[in-house]
Amino acid sequence: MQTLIEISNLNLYYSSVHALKNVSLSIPEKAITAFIGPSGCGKSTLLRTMNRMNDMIPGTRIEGKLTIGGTDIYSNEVDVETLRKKVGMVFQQPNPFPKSIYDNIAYGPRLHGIRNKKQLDEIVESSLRAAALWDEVKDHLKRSALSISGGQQQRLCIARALAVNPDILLMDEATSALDPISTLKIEELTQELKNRYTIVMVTHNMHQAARVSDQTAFFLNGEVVEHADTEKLFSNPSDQRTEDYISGRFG
Ligand SMILES: Nc1ncnc2c1ncn2[C@@H]1O[C@H](COP(=O)(O)OP(=O)(O)OP(=O)(O)O)[C@@H](O)[C@H]1O
Repeated sequence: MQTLIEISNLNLYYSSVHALKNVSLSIPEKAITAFIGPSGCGKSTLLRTMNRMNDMIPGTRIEGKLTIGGTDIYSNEVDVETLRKKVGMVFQQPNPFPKSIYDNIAYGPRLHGIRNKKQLDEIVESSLRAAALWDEVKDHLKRSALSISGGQQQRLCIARALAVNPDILLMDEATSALDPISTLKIEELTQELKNRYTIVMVTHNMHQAARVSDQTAFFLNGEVVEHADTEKLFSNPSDQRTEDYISGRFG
């Protein structure tokens, strides 16, 4: 597998909190990488460094290097808006805009200058299809996005991210607020999406990481303790701390 995201000696501070400590990690393209570890160990922080969401938090300082496709995303030449278009994100709580289903998906493409109705219709349909939501909503695209179920809203948020043609999809505990059936749908969806996108997901649920990811990184106190193929990490971890965590001894 080819590396898409290369993280080298990354340190991140929230004022005096040293949240990421010398993290180095290579993330392969068109595969799913899961971040696991106890609460507060830095999983979401590392995820947010990949589309510079941490820039918005005052007092944040970052050292080290993070490249995507060879480009240092913290260099001065990088346009953060373009970066966020290429690196989409889905959060724990579905957060559709209080607009119609159609307008949620068309929002990003419109922002990037697409005005042609036929072209927008095509993007809306292909994005909803890619997020396995089209059949459920195609007859009421004008209905408010807030009127569909939480699981459908989360797939809508995935469709919204896909509508601007990203390379990477970041998922920050994207199923933890959903019921088991909606969770399963999104897990199945990720297996489709990884053929076209690179997915990095934070999950509290070790079983989910074991079920859906190709590689897993185990975090503890701001450090990456172990990063390996998911099968290897869960069946034969190299580090005693990984073994203790996956066998439920702490966390
Ligand atoms: N905006 C912030 N300001 C200050 N400190 C923060 C901020 N966000 C996170 N932290 C701190 O950084 C550390 C890492 O937090 P982070 O949210 O990345 O961990 P996490 O592994 O994703 O946890 P969880 O699983 O609970 O979401 C924690 O000590 C946390 O308190």
